[in-house]
Amino acid sequence: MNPTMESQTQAFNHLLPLDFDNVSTLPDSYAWSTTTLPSDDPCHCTINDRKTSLPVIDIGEPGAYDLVRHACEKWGAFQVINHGVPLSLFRETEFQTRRLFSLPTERKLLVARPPSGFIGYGSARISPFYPKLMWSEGFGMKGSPVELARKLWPQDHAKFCEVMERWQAEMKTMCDKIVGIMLGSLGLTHEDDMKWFEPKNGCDQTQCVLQLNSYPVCPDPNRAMGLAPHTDTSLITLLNQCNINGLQVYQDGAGWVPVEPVEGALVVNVGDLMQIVSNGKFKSVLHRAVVNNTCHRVSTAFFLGPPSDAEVSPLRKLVDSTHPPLYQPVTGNEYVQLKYKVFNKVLESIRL
Ligand SMILES: C=C1C[C@]23C[C@@]1(O)CC[C@H]2[C@@]12CCC[C@@](C)(C(=O)O1)[C@H]2[C@@H]3C(=O)O
Ligand SMILES: O=C(O)CCC(=O)C(=O)O
Ligand SMILES: [Fe+2]
Repeated sequence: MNPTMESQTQAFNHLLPLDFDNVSTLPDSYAWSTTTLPSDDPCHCTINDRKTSLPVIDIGEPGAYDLVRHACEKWGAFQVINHGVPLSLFRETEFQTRRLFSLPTERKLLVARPPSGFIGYGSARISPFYPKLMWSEGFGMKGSPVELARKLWPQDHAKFCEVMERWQAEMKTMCDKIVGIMLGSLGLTHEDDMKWFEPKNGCDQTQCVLQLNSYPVCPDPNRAMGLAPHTDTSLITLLNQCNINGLQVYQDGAGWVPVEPVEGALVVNVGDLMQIVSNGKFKSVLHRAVVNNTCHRVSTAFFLGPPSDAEVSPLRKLVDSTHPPLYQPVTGNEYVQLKYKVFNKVLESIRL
C-alpha cells in the first residue's frame, strides 16, 4: 500500500467502526497494551477497594446542594436519583438504541457521520487522538433525528424519533435543574449568572447533542477499550448507562473507579465548559468505558452546550483579587474547534 493510501485507510478506520458481528478474534488495530497507553494507565488496572465510589445523590433531599458541590469538587461527577424522569422512558430509549445498533452495518453506513461533524453513525470523535481503535460505535443527533432515521427505517422510523425527542426534552429539563443546583451550591443563580447562556429572541439556541453509544460483546475485553479516556466538551453531560457495568471515572489517588449502575439513575459529568465557568472550582471528570465478553452494552449521553457564539468565561462573582480568572474567554464554537485540534491539552491552552 502506498503512503497516501495507508493514511486514507487509517482515517477511514478512525471514522467508521468495524463490522463487530463478524469478528471472532481481536484485530491488532484494536489491541491496546501498556505500550499504547500512558504508563500510569495500564489498560484495565482498576484500583477499587469498594470504599471509594461515585456519590449517588437524591436531588429531592434538602442536603442535595452541599452533596452536589462536594461531588463536583472531589469527583467531577455523581449519580442522580429521584429526578422525576419516568423509568418507562429509560427503558424505551434503551430499546430504541439497541434497535438502531442491531441494524446491518451497510444500513448504518447510510447515515455515516462526516469527519468533523457530530451527527450520524461512526466511531467516537476522539478516535484519531489514540494509536489504537475503540471497541464501540456511536450515533449522534441534535433535535429531531427524522432525516437520518428515515434512511435507516424508510417505513418505520416514527417511534424511534418520538422516543429520542422525548428523551432529549426530558434531558434538557434535567440539565437546567442540575445546573441550577450546581450554581446554587456556589451561591449563584441561573437567573442572574447564566444570562450569557439564555435563549435570545425567545428561541433556545443551546447546542445539545444526544449521543447513543454501543459496545458490542468483545472476544478479548482485557486488551480492548470501549471509549478511551476523555473529558466531555460540554457544560454538563447526563449519561444513562443502561444497567450494565463499563463506565469508569478517574480520581487522583484512587485510579480508575467503576461507576456501579443504579437502575433509573443518571450519571452527571462536569464538562470542560463548567470547569471554565466555575473558574476551576468544579473539575471536568476524566472517564472511559471498558467492554466485556458477555453482553452488548449501550449508553446514551446528552451533552449540554452553550449557543455556539456565546462567550464562555469564569463567572464574574467567582473572580476576585484572591481568585483571579484562570481561563481566557472563548466562544462555545471556538472551544470545540480547539478541543479537536489539541484534545487533552485544550484547557491548558486557554489557561491564563
Ligand atoms: C457535543 C459533542 C460531544 C462529543 C463531541 C460532540 O460534538 C458530539 C459527539 C460527542 C462524543 C461522544 C462520545 C465521546 C466523545 C468524547 C466523542 O468522541 O464524541 C464526545 C464528544 C466530546 O465530549 O468532546
Ligand atoms: O458509555 C459510557 O458509559 C460513557 C460514554 C461517554 O463517556 C460519552 O458518550 O461521552
Ligand atoms: Fe464522555
